[in-house]
This record gives sequence, structure tokens and C-alpha cells, in this order.
Amino acid sequence: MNDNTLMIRLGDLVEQAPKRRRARISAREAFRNLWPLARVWRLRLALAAFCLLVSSACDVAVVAVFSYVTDHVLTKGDLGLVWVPAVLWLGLAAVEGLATFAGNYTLSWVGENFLRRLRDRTFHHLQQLSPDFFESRPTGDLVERLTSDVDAIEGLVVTTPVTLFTCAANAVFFACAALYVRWDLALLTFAAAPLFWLAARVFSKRIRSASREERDGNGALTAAIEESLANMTLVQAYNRQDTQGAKVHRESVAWMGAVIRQYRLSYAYGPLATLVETVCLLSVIVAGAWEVASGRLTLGGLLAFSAYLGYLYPQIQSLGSVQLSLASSTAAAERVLEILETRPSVRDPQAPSRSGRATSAAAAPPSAAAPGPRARGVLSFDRVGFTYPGTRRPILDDVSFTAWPGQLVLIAGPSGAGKSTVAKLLLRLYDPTTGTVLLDGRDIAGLPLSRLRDTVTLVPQETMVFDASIGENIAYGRPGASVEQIRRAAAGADLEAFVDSLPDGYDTPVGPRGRLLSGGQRQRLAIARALVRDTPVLVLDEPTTGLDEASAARVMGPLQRLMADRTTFLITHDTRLAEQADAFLSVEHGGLVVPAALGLRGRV
Ligand SMILES: Nc1ncnc2c1ncn2[C@@H]1O[C@H](COP(=O)(O)OP(=O)(O)OP(=O)(O)O)[C@@H](O)[C@H]1O
Repeated sequence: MNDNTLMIRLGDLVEQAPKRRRARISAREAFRNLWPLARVWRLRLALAAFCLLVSSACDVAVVAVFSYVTDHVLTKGDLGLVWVPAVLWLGLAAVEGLATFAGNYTLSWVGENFLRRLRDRTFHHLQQLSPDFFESRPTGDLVERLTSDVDAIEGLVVTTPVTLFTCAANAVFFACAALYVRWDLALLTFAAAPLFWLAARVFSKRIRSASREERDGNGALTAAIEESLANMTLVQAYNRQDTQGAKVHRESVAWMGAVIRQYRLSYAYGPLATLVETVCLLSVIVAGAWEVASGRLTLGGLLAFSAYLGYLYPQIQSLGSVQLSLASSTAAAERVLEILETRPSVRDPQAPSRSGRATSAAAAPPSAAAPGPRARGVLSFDRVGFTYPGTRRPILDDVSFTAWPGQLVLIAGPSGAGKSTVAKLLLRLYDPTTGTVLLDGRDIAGLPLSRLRDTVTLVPQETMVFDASIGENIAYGRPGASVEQIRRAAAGADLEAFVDSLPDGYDTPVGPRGRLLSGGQRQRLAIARALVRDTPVLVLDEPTTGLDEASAARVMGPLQRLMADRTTFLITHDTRLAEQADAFLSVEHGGLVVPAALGLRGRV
């Protein structure tokens, strides 16, 4: 083959990219990765912790007042002495109420703000990932990660550290108070504390693995439901309701198994901890009763001591249960970090480099590139080869050509040959495996992605329409487009007459997935949306599919006028359109030839 020949080789068999599952991480590691998103509210967290401590201090004081009332008022029967402690008690209750409100409210405020931030950041990161990431993962599972998994992480980063701190501080308060009343009895009861910790530790490992199973199962169930709903017309037309029902049932059973295992573990831990606590309290009461009987402890002292223990054990129990809630939050964090740690295979040269988890989770979104002068639109492939990630067979091999402004370049060839792949490379949805794609002589890998995508407009094969009005759908291509610009784009896509015939014109809603429009009308809407962008390069992937011959001709007419000063790639099976093209790329199994007269240059 000579220099005027373009050969595009095909990969006919494609393997699915393997699903990557994140290695297990510790709660501490997960916290370290996600804490940067909450750090900005650390003073509020400190305030919340302080308020909760004040609330506990009030509890300690209330018990002391109660003990005083028992020993100095109740046993002496002098009602005149009751008023001062009563007022003090009331004051303490009011301060405790205020402190509890302020502490809990502040904690919830920080928790919800952290969640919003984490969800925004995860979604932003998700939008940077390449198409192969989405193609290899069920949408329902990603939705679960962005919703319930993100929600579960709040405990790990916000509530748990404050709970740990306040429980530990409270435990110290109540322990000191108990020591003050009777140090020997107190030391006896503290000996039981490690039992709570041990029980929680044994349970937390099992709960963590059950939580991960539960979250994966929930993701799989949502994905199965989402798939069935999205393809309901096919399911009903082919009478496959039973198959889809069985699939959802299977996922539901698997999920239920994991949830029940989780319940079994949590419910078993609660009574075990209560049993330990009861044994400890009973031994104190028995020992205390002995002390009261022998006159070494007053009744008020015993009541106060028991009350302090009644406060102390739940704190110690909470310190142990923190491990259990951490186990479940860490399982959720693993699934969200899997997204945050996936590095986009196509990266913006201006974006700060993101290495490691901490920066992935905490990095600020890259700012939009400053607008530059309008590109001319000279697009070249220089010895481009391409293999899809996770597959071995090359789809394109050593392809070279140059397309000039004003040219209509037709890309034709059989189904599965690699025509849409050429479009994806032009838009940098993927980077070539070998060779370079150039815009105006510059490697597009060195251009800010936003600049490239402001220069090249793709009308994808699959028509995508938003649940909004016709006018809003067209303006999606150019935020802030004027009515005149929207009208011109609609006229260019042969849509104007149809819109004018509607009572609400451009304000007519198209419904979810554009269901109120026909396939052809959706197609023309997508073309109008591309035209309103007015970019130097236009890539149309099968724009006339779904249109009858007359409509196809009507679309091609205005399109050709609009193509006058831009570079247009037209991917089509319709070789009749070749007559209107300035250049012709034929992608065929086994390679292909481009006549030199068409101005394209290719090499094998
Ligand atoms: N994300 C992907 N991962 C792996 N292989 C892929 C991916 N997308 C496409 N392929 C494979 O690449 C080959 C070329 O696909 P492409 O969509 O470019 O073909 P096409 O010529 O546009 O086909 P059609 O005319 O049917 O739209 C096909 O064999 C396809 O299976």
C-alpha cells in the first residue's frame, strides 16, 4: 500500500474490562483519606464535642445533687432544705438541655455538610472518568455508591471521632466520680471494662465483612432493577418478565441473606454487652449493700455510686460499639474510595496531578481553562493505533489522515469496523494506544480537555434527550443561547417546522427520555443541539439513522451549508452520501483504501 492509502484494521473480539475490587483498608486509613473533606469544620466539631461534654458534666453534677438530697434532706425529713438543691438541679437540667441541643445540632450540621461535599466531590470525579469505566460497571451499583454508601461514611468521619472523644471523656468523668465516692469499689468494677472491648472486637470483624456483602448486594439489586426498568419495552415485547423477575429475586435473596447476617451479629452483640453490664452492676449492688449494712457507706453514697456506674457502662459500651459502626462505615468507604481512586485514563493537562488516595479524595476540582482563540479545525491522525482498555485486539492500526476546514469527511464501513472509535479518539474520550491525534498541528493530549471539547462537537449514535423542553434541550449545547440561536439551530436540523406546529413551540416538554418525540424528531433535536454550539469541528455519528429518505435529505441540505467553514466528519452506512463528501474514509474488515483525489492521506 502506498502513502495515499488508509488502512484501518479491526479488532473483532473484545474482552470485557475486569471489574476492579478495592483491597480491604482499615478504618484509620479510610478516615485519613476522607478527613480532608471535613477538616474545614473542625472548630464546629470541637464546639459540638465541648457542648456534649458540658451535657455530661451536668449529669455528674445532677447525681451529686441527688446524693446530697438523699443524705441531707430525705433522711432528715427537713423540707426547708430542699429548695436550694431543687433550684440547682433545675438549672443543671436547663444547661444540659441547651448543651445537648447545641452539640447534637452542630454535629448533624457538620455531618450533613460533609456528606454533601463528599457526594459532590465523588460525582465530580465520576464525571472525569472515561467511558470504559461506566461501560464496565452497572449504573445501579454506581447510584448506590453515590447515595447510601456516601451516607454511611458520615459516621466514620464526623460522628465517630466526636463520639469517641465524648465517650472517652465521659467515661473519665464518671469513673473519677465513682472513684471519689468509693475508690476500692470503683476499681473492682473497672476490671470488667476490657470485656466490652473484647466482645466488640470479636463482632466487628464479622460485621465488617457482612456489611461489605450487604452493600455489594444492595448495589447488585439496584443494578438488576435499573436494567429491567430501562429495558421494559423489550422485556414486555419478548415476554421475558419471568426472567427479569427471577434475576431481581436472585439478587434480592442474596442481599437479604447479607442483611440478616448483619442483624444477627448486631442483635447478638447488644444482649451480650447488656449481660456483662448487668453482672457488673449486680456485683456492685451486692458489695455496696454489704458496705451500707456495715456502716461504711451511706445510702445516698450507694445510690450515687450506682448511678455513676449506670452512666459509666453505657459510655464504655459505646466505645466498644464504635468498632461495630466503624466496621459498617469502612465497608461503605471502601466502595466510595474505589471511585475516588480510579484515575481517569484521559487526563486534562492542566489538572493538578492526583496521586494517591488522600489527594484523590481531597483534591479540588480543576478549574475551567481560560477561553483561547477559536481553533481552525484542521484535524489529523498521525500513525494512530488503538486497542480498547482491557482488550488485546487492536481496533485501529497505524492510521494517518488530515481533514481540513470546509471539508465533509465521510467515514463509512460495515458495522463494528471501528467508525465510532475514530469519533471517540477525535473527542479524546480515549487516548490512542500509539500515534497522535492533532488539532491545528498540536497534539490534542496537550490541550485542555474543555478547550478541545469546545472545539469538537459530537452527535453520538445513541440519541440522548433530557426531560426538559425542546428549547432547553437545544440550549444544552450552549448555555445562555439566545432564542435566535436556538431557532437557527432548529432550522439547520430541519426541526423548525415541527416545533412551530406545536402549541407551546420551543416550550413543549419532551418527557422522560424524550418519549413525546418520534425517533427521527429526537435525532433532529440532537443535531440542533450540536449545531447551536457552532464549533469548528462537527462529528456526526449516523445522524440520518431513523430518518426517512426525504427527512435525511432535508437534514443534509442545511447541514452542508453549516459545514461551509468547519470540518465535518460524517459517520454513516449510507454510501449514497459519499457523493456529497469531499473526502472518504472507509473502515473495513481487513483494511481499506482511500482514493488520493479525496485529499486524505493514510498509511498501513
Ligand atoms: N468500550 C469498548 N470496549 C471494548 N471494545 C469496544 C468498545 N467499544 C467498541 N468496541 C469494539 O470495537 C469495535 C469497533 O466498534 P465501533 O463502535 O467503533 O464500530 P462501528 O464501526 O462504529 O460500528 P457500527 O457501525 O455498528 O456503529 C467493535 O468490535 C466493538 O465491539
